[in-house]
Amino acid sequence: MTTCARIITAYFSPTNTTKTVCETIAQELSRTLGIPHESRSFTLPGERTEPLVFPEGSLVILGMPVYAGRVPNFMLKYLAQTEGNGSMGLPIVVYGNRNYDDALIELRDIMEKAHIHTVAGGAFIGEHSFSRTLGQGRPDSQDLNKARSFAQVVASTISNDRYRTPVPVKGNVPYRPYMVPQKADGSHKTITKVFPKVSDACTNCGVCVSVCPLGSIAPDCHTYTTFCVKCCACVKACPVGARYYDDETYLFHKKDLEETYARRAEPETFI
Ligand SMILES: Cc1cc2nc3c(=O)[nH]c(=O)nc-3n(C[C@H](O)[C@H](O)[C@H](O)COP(=O)(O)O)c2cc1C
Repeated sequence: MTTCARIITAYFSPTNTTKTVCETIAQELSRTLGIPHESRSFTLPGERTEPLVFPEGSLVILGMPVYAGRVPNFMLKYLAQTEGNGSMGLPIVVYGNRNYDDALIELRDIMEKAHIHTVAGGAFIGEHSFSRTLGQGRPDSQDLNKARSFAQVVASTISNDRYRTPVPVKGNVPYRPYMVPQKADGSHKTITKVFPKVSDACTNCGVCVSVCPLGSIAPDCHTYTTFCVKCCACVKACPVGARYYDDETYLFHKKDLEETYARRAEPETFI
């Protein structure tokens, strides 16, 4: 019978949906297996000064949002330094009701390279970063119940040594290229150089500065020191709704996603 000493959840989660899913899975696993659980965010720059290192005997839940159908590319260098010391692990991706494409298999492979033996994985749904209507309010109670049921099956699979590793998950290898937004005329255009605008409603409270995962917003709340990944943490956290995107390609892409992917996607889990 396999035993784990502790559960460690580590996540990158600018708008907190990945955090909610991972912590729900971890709490249920901790309750079912009767082992302690600790959480570690690596969302903010100050939380990434050291690489992720998990002690031997851990059960690691690694959570990432899906960006452009993949693991966010600006996080790859940091994730590549991870060391799992032969722990077991679950790759968990959270996506905005469109598709997770190759993100789950990519995260699984990152964990395996870090010496984490993946035993189960899942793709869950969170409100889309760009939108307040696409996947609105998700993960909701149905999603979180599915996350708990998944945790119970994982616990029993681990306890009975019935897992396969690396866990087989959905996705293509080689991974498909990052999805590029489409414009109204059907052509594709990247939005890498797009930054949020700030309206006169801004009170310079600094909330946006504190939530930016790139540390990109200067203390004046108006200027930028590096690039913007469009995670929308600042847009969604601004207490007065002062931050917004007005780029034409961004707005068309957002509307297109909201219209095309209005149906309810459901979590998928793999053991
Ligand atoms: C740059 C960017 C690209 C995204 N690409 C996808 C995607 O390909 N498919 C999808 O369904 N959601 C996509 N999303 C939405 C996020 O995956 C989703 O909102 C997720 O719940 C955000 O996680 P967080 O709350 O932990 O930040 C994207 C979000 C951003 C910021």
